[in-house]
Amino acid sequence: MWGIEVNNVTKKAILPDGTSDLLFENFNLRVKESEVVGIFGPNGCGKTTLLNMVSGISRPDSGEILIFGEKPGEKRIAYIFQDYRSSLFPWLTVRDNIVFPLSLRKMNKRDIDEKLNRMAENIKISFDMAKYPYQLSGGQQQYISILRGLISDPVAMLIDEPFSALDYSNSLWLMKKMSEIMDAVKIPAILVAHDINHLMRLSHRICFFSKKPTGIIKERHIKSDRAWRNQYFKYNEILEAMH
Ligand SMILES: Nc1ncnc2c1ncn2[C@@H]1O[C@H](COP(=O)(O)OP(=O)(O)OP(=O)(O)O)[C@@H](O)[C@H]1O
Repeated sequence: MWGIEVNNVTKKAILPDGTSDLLFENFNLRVKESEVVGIFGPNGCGKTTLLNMVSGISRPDSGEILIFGEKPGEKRIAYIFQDYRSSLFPWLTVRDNIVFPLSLRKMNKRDIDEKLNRMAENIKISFDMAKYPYQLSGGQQQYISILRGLISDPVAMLIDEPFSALDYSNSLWLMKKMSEIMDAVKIPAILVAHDINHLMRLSHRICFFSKKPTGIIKERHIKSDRAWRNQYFKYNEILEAMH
């Protein structure tokens, strides 16, 4: 079974002047059960719109989207946005930000602690969770918003330009942590980024999108391209040491 299926989707955007803009026409994308698919495409081609449809925030005009065979909204999905600053609560500690979705569901403290401990067994959290977001770097704050998305055991993950508000050094740090997360959680993910290096490092496959109406013009399977990856890691070891 596919983790994420986008089948024959057509979607128009309605513009403020009342006209419409055809974004997708009979568009197809399938993501395997623990595959990370990176998306690279021109501005305004509909990458965010696609993630919104997969998450269930918006609906296609026609066609079908399935998450492990079910409609969006029936399965829990983590959706990470680019602006970590407006997605974290400044008055809550790191811990309370991460477990916020569980508190919303009125889970008791013991169960919350157990869930957090279980997540920490898989994903190493290398900073003090009693701190507040402003005490951490931008990369660490974005990392917290990812952990918050994962605390509810989502079956799939959507990540929209997680690096775009970060400087180079923070991006490198986050890229390394995200790589660890992706290896640990093994759920289907769609990652949108404007830097091909980020996609190369984190994706199993990259889909290159065309201009509107948007289609996939090229695909590249990354994990099999070992030579490129090894060279890339070497280069980044030096840069990471500067962080
Ligand atoms: N706030 C808005 N008002 C009007 N039209 C919008 C708005 N946001 C998006 N659109 C329409 O939807 C299209 C797709 O936007 P979307 O944000 O999905 O693209 P994107 O590929 O994620 O862009 P970017 O690379 O700039 O983030 C735009 O080209 C535009 O036609």
